[in-house]
Amino acid sequence: MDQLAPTEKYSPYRFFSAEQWSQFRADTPLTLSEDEINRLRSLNDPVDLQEVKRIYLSLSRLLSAHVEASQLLFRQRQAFFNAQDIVKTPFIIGIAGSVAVGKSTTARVLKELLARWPSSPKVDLVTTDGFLLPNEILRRDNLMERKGFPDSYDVGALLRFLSGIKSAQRNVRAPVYSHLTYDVIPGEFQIIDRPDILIFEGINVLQPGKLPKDGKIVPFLSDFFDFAIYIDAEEELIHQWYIARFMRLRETAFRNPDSFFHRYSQLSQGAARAIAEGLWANINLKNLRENILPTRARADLILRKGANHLVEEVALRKL
Ligand SMILES: Nc1ncnc2c1ncn2[C@@H]1O[C@H](COP(=O)(O)OP(=O)(O)OP(=O)(O)O)[C@@H](O)[C@H]1O
Ligand SMILES: CC(C)(CO)[C@@H](O)C(=O)NCCC(=O)O
Repeated sequence: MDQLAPTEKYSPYRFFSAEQWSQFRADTPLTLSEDEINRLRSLNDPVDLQEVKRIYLSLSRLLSAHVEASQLLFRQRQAFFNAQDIVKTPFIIGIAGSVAVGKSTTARVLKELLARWPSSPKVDLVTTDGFLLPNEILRRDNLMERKGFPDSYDVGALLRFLSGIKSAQRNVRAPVYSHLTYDVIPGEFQIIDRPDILIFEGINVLQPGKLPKDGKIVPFLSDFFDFAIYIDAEEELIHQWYIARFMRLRETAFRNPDSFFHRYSQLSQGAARAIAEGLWANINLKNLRENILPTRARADLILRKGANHLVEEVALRKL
């Protein structure tokens, strides 16, 4: 994995080829069917049962070990404080990576695999998209061309959300984003009620916050995570995936008159492609280089994808 580290000896990670990684699945059973995996797949991300077996079952087994260890630690702390009234808090998994790298598919596949563990844990999935500032505010502050950049999110709301989850509050509300209207949906919330595991997915989940000037103590989002995953791929591959997805959306979702991008479904193929290239180069690629890729080294696990979204290499942080 030369792009990630020149020598493993001095790297904080251990590197595995996909084939080596797949062996760690051991006897983890495949609990998803072909139909179920088809439902979870995003437009353009061709994840299939073979990929679930090759990559995601080992990941599920590793996460199961982490969750078990954290439950043991929880019981030991209860005994240490001699207090039975301490409430167990959710195990939080962060998933980071570029726009269009396939975070949402990975997050959905993991959610289903983890929920099928023999202990039947309650698993919830939240994306940070809902915490974007509404377009009205982005327009007012001249941030529409910076959607996805750190300043386009309500970081205070993100921190309040995670801190509510980690302090085992009931019915914590997460705002919801619509890719159709390209905006936060006013008044709509996802209610998160003490899951066993929360998967928290978004381009910004491993970003450090701004250090406050007034002496207040402000945590980073990742301070609340028990395990962090970064989904990685060559810039040029992600670029192709973004453009291909945009061109497919043009034939599907953009046809809907309610779509923010409806006008692009009326343009010629060439003109639509030029729009997509502009969005990629001026917003998403810039954001990847400036604010997303620099957070990669904060992940516990890096899944590096090659062509066709197939994971080729896995880097796992040495403990
Ligand atoms: N303009 C759009 N209209 C309708 N659906 C969209 C639009 N943009 C993205 N989607 C779909 O919404 C889902 C989530 O997209 P989102 O933008 O959150 O993904 P992402 O952050 O770009 O990256 P990833 O592919 O890593 O999930 C995907 O299934 C995608 O295909
Ligand atoms: C909502 C985000 C920021 C992240 O998912 C992204 O999908 C996005 O809308 N980026 C802005 C540029 C674009 O429309 O692709």
